[in-house]
Amino acid sequence: MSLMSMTDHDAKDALDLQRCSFFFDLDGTLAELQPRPEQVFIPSATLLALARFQAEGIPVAVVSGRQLQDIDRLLAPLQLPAAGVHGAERRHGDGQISRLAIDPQVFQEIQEALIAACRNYPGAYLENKGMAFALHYRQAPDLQEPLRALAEDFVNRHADHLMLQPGKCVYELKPRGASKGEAIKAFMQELPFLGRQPVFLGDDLTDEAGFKVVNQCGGLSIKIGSGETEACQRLDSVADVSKWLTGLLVLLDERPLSFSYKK
Ligand SMILES: O=P(O)(O)OC[C@H]1O[C@H](O[C@H]2O[C@H](CO)[C@@H](O)[C@H](O)[C@H]2O)[C@H](O)[C@@H](O)[C@@H]1O
Repeated sequence: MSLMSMTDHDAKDALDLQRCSFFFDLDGTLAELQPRPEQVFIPSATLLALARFQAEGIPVAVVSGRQLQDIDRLLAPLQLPAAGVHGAERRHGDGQISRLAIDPQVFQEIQEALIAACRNYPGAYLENKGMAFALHYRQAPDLQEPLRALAEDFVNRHADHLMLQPGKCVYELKPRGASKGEAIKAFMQELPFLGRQPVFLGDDLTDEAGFKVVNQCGGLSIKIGSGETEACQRLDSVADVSKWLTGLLVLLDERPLSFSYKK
């Protein structure tokens, strides 16, 4: 782990944009955390930078715990390759979507049981992602321990289908096999990501699997904020991510023009 802090100048000096592909976590990286998931937004400077990357043919993907439809809503009108639900669903570079196979009946039963169990915890917020569930306690910190116990109980009883994914003020029940590391690895085997140096920015425990994969590929892993991490570099905040991206755009603008005017 490196505690080195990186300025936008250092970052752009270190990267050859024409050889990189970029992977971004969403909450806590592209967007500030908010009291509730539906209050989140991505700053316009960040959206503009991502759109510019896409327009320049620099591969960019979002790798999030959110569902693809939610990622698309937050980036609209931009639509990027993306992994949702911690890698359980993925829109590839060619637009095709693949999902981990789940048993809808099992998930329906789990959903009904979770809704019933959450009635005992009025301050908790149950986010239903169809193939995964998030038990949020940001509005009720006292519920951390009871919700951890509840999540562990469900995961233990449905170990063939679910895995526990702790996060920031949340315990998530994600489909077994869902991993941001596996999602990034899969992107790296496909165009337009194939053969490029991966760069991954993330802030939370779910991102650590991605950092490991990116490190193994000789890429650049960047942790946002404090805390133990496998990432090799660090930025302090979501605002710094936005500034870092804007700094990279300067590199694009400095690139020599590849065409000439007719005389
Ligand atoms: O992988 P990410 O893109 O970072 O998504 C992780 C989870 O983010 C959301 O929850 C977190 O952000 C909320 C809004 O800022 C916050 O209120 C909550 O406490 C955080 O845990 C989202 O709701 C989850 O579905 C994502 O898995």
